[in-house]
Amino acid sequence: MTDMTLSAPEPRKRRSNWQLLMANRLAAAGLFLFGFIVILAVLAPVLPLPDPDITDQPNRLLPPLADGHLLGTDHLGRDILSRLIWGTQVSLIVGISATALAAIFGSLIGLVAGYSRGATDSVLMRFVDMLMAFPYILLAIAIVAALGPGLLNALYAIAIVNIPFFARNIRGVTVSIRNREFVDAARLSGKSHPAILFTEVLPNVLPVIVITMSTTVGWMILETAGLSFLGLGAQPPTSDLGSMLGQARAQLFTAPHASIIPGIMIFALVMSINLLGDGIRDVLDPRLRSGALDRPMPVTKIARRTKPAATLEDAPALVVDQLATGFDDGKAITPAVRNISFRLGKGECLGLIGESGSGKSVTALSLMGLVASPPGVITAGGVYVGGREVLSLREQELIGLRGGRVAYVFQDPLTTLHPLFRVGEQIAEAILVHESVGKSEARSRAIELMETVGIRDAQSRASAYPHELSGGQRQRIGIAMALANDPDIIIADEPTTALDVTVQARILELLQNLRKERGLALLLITHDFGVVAQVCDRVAVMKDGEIVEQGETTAVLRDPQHDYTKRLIACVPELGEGQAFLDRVRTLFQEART
Ligand SMILES: Nc1ncnc2c1ncn2[C@@H]1O[C@H](COP(=O)(O)OP(=O)(O)OP(=O)(O)O)[C@@H](O)[C@H]1O
Repeated sequence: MTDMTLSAPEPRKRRSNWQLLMANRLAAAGLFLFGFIVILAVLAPVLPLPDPDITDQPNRLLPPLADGHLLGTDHLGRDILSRLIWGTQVSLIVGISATALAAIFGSLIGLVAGYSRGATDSVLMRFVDMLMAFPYILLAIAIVAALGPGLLNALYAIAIVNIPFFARNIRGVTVSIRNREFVDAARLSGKSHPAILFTEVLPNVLPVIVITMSTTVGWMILETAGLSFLGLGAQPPTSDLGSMLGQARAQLFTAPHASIIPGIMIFALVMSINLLGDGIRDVLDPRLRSGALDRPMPVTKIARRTKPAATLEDAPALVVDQLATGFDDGKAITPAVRNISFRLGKGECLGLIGESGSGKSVTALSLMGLVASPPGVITAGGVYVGGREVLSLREQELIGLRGGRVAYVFQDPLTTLHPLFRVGEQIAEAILVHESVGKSEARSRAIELMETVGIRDAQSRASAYPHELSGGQRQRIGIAMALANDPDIIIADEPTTALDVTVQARILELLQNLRKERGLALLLITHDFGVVAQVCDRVAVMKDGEIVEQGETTAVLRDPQHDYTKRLIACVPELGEGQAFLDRVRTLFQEART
């Protein structure tokens, strides 16, 4: 585990996109190389270069460093350096123009198809599929053959064969955006379809277009060079890098420099653009920037400025001390929860309550280093299980505690249970991860656990797949898995939110009974004070990432100190209250606003 206690950093300063790009060494190298090549190409008219088209037969195929010809001459005695710089200019103009054309038409097709769906989508996409069904270089050759050889026609051909790439990408993004609430809201406000497409959808799709362009322009330069190499692109006297290569291939063995030099330039140009393109994509894509698409670390990254004491004397089952967790978006660590402290004894239930986004789940996941990292970072505090600070443990030790001494029950078991394995197998696997028992013993213990959590006919239900069970049964399976290794602490994150009230009552009762029978310490996360009142001995109220009030449930219910706690309590209706409940909530919220 990476506890960087000693070198714990100051919160990082926000870095601009430019600084992020420069921090990526490969992208920076790509940018400098590409910039250098572009400057050379742009300055071609003012550089002291000989005319690239003037032939000089007596001086043909001079090697590099020959007098007056730094890179030598070609088979017609033309200066290679001059032709290289002018040729690079042509290749860049054609490659970038083809990219722009493909991006404009491909994105337009993608936007219209993704937004309109139905017949328009089918027709446009089948046309795109047809283009994609041909090997692209053959298609490009066929298009140039039909239009006639020439640089402009090569440009059109390359643009056309790349249209499907943009169209498919942009259609996919548009489909995912077209049903979002802000688009619905624009529709309801009476905006026309073109207006929605260009003012609501396009701005959200634009970063994808830019990213796709930056990653494809290198390919297009290469493809243009390919057509020119075959004699279908640039026609004499104009030449681009591909045609220089094509003309020099006859002297590949007698004068290799004539082909190697344009070859190196094509390589440098395409590599620099690809490196830069990858860097731009990383900077623009928020998920890549925060590292969310990286392989997650097995334990949340820990960067605490001070290391807490390794042990606590006479500690209850769970002690959380001044815990703080944030999210690193690649620019800075944004705190999500801070100063979180509570204690939880054996057989006790602590309710962690707060509105959505107040930091309940982040707190719960931080306890066992389960916040996905990147981007999660634990920046301060300690977590003591049985008096031992667990965030300082070695990675394998902490992983061993998960599901062993500390178990989790999550909100929606359908997302946490594996859809392709039978539930009995999944409970047995939870046992086998921590104990070396035989498979049949694990299976019979799994069935016992299913009986413990009140699943009728456990023997046959063990062979069911998760989708064959009801929501309540699935949650019982989740609880059975949590109990598999006889834990000391169960952290239940909104275990009944996805269930109807009757099933919710039964699951809460089950948790209560298990707690009493097994002496479990239960941390129950919820946003419902009714649940807290029913189940918890003590309650901690969270707001904006901090615990604002904590105490015995009855005392907090009787005399809430914090306004926010009062509002939470007021939101619990009592049977028969009717209009009085609504009036009470309204008054409290008006008070809060003033
Ligand atoms: N991957 C993430 N990247 C950045 N911020 C995050 C991430 N996950 C959570 N957060 C932020 O952390 C804060 C706390 O979120 P958390 O999920 O703990 O809330 P919660 O109280 O459990 O809400 P809910 O009841 O809706 O589950 C929120 O502001 C959320 O935006």
